[in-house]
Amino acid sequence: KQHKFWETQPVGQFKDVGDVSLPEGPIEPPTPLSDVKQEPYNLPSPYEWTTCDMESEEMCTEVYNLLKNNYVEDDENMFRFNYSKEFLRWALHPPGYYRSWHIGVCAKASKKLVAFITGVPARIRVRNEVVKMAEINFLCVHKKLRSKRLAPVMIKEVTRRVHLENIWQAAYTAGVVLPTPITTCQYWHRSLNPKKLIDVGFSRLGARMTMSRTIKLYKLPDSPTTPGFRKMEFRDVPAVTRLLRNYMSQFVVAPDFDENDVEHWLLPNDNVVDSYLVESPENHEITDFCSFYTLPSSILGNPTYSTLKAAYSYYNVSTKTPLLQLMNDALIIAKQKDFDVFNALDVMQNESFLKELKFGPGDGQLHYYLYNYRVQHALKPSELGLVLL
Ligand SMILES: CCCCCCCCCCCCCC(=O)CSCCNC(=O)CCNC(=O)[C@H](O)C(C)(C)COP(=O)(O)OP(=O)(O)OC[C@H]1O[C@@H](n2cnc3c(N)ncnc32)[C@H](O)[C@@H]1OP(=O)(O)O
Ligand SMILES: CCOC(=O)c1cnc2ccc(OC)cc2c1SCCC#N
Repeated sequence: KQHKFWETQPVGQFKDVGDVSLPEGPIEPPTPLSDVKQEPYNLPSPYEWTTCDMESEEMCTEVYNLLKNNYVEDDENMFRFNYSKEFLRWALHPPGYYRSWHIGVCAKASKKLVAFITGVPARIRVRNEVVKMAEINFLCVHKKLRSKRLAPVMIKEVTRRVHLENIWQAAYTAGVVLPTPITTCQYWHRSLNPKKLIDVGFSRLGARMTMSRTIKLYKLPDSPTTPGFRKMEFRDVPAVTRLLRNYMSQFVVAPDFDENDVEHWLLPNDNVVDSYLVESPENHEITDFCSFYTLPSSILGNPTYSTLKAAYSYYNVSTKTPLLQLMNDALIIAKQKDFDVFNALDVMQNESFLKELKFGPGDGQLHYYLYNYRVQHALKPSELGLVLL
């Protein structure tokens, strides 16, 4: 397969896979800032760049609608991600964010937003190196402007703006295979509302199974079972940061979260992210943590249902409570909050609970990528400690 754009980029190339003479680490050295292209890349004449201020209700709504109508769909076009406006503001405003990395493309005539790409700064550890990176996400070209090679221009432009901030690496995921994944993960789904998932055609009644038998199969207790299980609060940030940093050190690639990052990414935020912890009733020590984010999807072409309410496993830490029990409590909370499905990737130690908690494997894969950073051998999903939104 010819990758006319990606073959020009400092990423692991397919031809280099297995070449042990190539060292792990940056592929190209940083450029002197004076040599970084000062002006934006050229767009086709009907279009112009715009910087999207997500704090502006009007601009945030434009971005929301572009993604709602043109962002990622599954292979059977059953679902399309429908990130909420509050989710987008959360995802794009972490500590130290750059507004200039929230890049839109507008049609000059209509002023309509027709494309979008974003970056946010993150410190990512790869083995023992903590690297300043940009996490790239929300790449979207309007359906009517596809296959015009707009994406490479947008990628080059966000790269240029990241370089201007003296950052030379990036992390991103995609459902498509590009040069070259550092690992490939599988989605798993745990039905919470099996009747709805069957009605929309995602799930099918098992052989010799009735609907009532299926509902009973996925039934969960009304409340969490672990003593000391409670919602995370601001006062827990230092303890959760310690717990998380310790636990994440076991993975080859993981975010290097400090207290400011934990406060932003993991404090409960209505309809965006939920986080719970276990505070030991004896000595009030915080021993475990679990979290999931809210990402609804539009259900395409279904007369009865318009939206799928999906929870996505985020960061979980188990030191005293078995991970199986901790995640079962997360499922119970998600069901209480009326989610239809709880999704998880087979990253970190997730494989240890997926089958036992009645997750089923999805047919979609998620490939993880680093830009301008070579990883010697592809990782196993269980070596990956990074969840991108
Ligand atoms: C140091 C800082 C560095 C920062 C930058 C790091 C890198 C960040 C990279 C971005 C990370 C984003 C992560 C992210 O957002 C999460 S993955 C979600 C991507 N978005 C969607 O799937 C939404 C629906 N699809 C679309 O909007 C379009 O199909 C898109 C815009 C995807 C492509 O628009 P199009 O009209 O369909 O296609 P052309 O314009 O004609 O361009 C074709 C070229 O684009 C390559 N392509 C296709 N899909 C891609 C994808 N998902 N990543 C990267 N490259 C992708 C493709 O291989 C080909 O190149 P090749 O000829 O070499 O094969
Ligand atoms: C019911 C299980 O499937 C999903 O939750 C779902 C929802 N919306 C999507 C939108 C775009 C999409 O494009 C790949 C997939 C989905 C999926 S399956 C993969 C995500 C997970 N877990």
